[in-house]
Amino acid sequence: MLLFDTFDYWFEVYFLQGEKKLLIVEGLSASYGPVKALRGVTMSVDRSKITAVLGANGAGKTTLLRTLSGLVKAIDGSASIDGLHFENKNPEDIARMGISHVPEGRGVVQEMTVDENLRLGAIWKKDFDIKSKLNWVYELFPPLLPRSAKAAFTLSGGERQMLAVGRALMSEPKALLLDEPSLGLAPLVTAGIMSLLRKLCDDQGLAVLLVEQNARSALSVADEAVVLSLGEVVVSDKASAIKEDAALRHHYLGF
Ligand SMILES: Nc1ncnc2c1ncn2[C@@H]1O[C@H](COP(=O)(O)OP(=O)(O)OP(=O)(O)O)[C@@H](O)[C@H]1O
Repeated sequence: MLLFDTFDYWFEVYFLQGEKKLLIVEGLSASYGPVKALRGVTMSVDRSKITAVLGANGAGKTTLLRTLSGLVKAIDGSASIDGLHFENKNPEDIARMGISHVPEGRGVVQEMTVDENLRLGAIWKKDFDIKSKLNWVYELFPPLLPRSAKAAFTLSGGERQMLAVGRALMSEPKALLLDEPSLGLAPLVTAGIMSLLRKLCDDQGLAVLLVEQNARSALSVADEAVVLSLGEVVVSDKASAIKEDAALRHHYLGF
């Protein structure tokens, strides 16, 4: 009996856990000139899960996302998706490997129409039915459809965030990196977008890496969380465990 228990344990650790892991980051470091913004970050992101990245101003959250999407070069460490290394590849190659980044401030092209912005999300895809993907995004975000021919700058903040997320989903990512999606939005709008992403996690195995300044709300939607301080991982655990750790919350998350 003991033999089988032991076998089950190692099967779980090596096979099932390994299958769940989509993104694996090991010892990742990045700098802006003399400023060391990431110091040996090790973490992982599971398929079908929302993983929050939390920490005070300047902790390195945005730099982590920018390094994972190729906008900032890593000076050390590695990152892989589905077992394929992508550290220091260029942003386009990283996008092709299945990583989509929604930067802080949404990053949509204001003068372009909603439709053009969405098409940009799949610009490098080949042999791709762009029309059916567009229809799918419009079904996910119905407020965008009647505005498809309008310039992005005419949209409300919430609609612009829907456009940014919709554009990122156009490339059929395995992992979606979201930087401060709640910034400047009504809580109800953010909740709507998050519940939609949860459904994509459940239905399609999407993995979401969510950077949030508002740790309380991020912990209420995330499955897992990583807390950064001065570019280092302080803890990574289930979001529920971090929520219950009052000392950790007071010290690093400010609530
Ligand atoms: N473009 C840059 N040039 C120089 N230093 C930078 C630059 N961007 C960020 N930094 C520095 O890198 C460190 C990490 O910043 P980062 O923006 O990644 O943190 P953050 O946790 O996202 O903070 P915030 O929530 O304020 O955006 C900070 O010390 C910051 O001052």
